[in-house]
Amino acid sequence: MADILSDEEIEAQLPAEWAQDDDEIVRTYEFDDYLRGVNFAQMVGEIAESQFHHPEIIIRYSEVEIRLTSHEEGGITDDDIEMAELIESERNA
Ligand SMILES: C[C@H](O)[C@H](O)[C@H]1CNC2=NC(N)=NC(=O)C2=N1
Repeated sequence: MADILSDEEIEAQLPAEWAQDDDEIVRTYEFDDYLRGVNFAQMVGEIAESQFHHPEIIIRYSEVEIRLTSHEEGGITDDDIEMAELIESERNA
């Protein structure tokens, strides 16, 4: 079970463009084409399955919002930060 991070630790470790929203970290990615967003969501889902740590994924017409929290711990942990970093790597690949 990962430890819940303090707001200061979250601030220090959050990848650029990500933000804390209460007990979640969030980032919205913009896409020119709806299906590119859908494909990105699929890739995020595959990362989530490989990490066994699952975000909320909201697919809109021209953007995809990713929200991460550690449900079992009841807050933001290193698992969420790690997922954000993996998603960033995938998006920038
Ligand atoms: C039952 C519980 O949801 C599972 O053990 C795993 C799966 N994926 C998960 N994903 C997230 N975001 N938080 C969890 O605590 C978590 N737990």
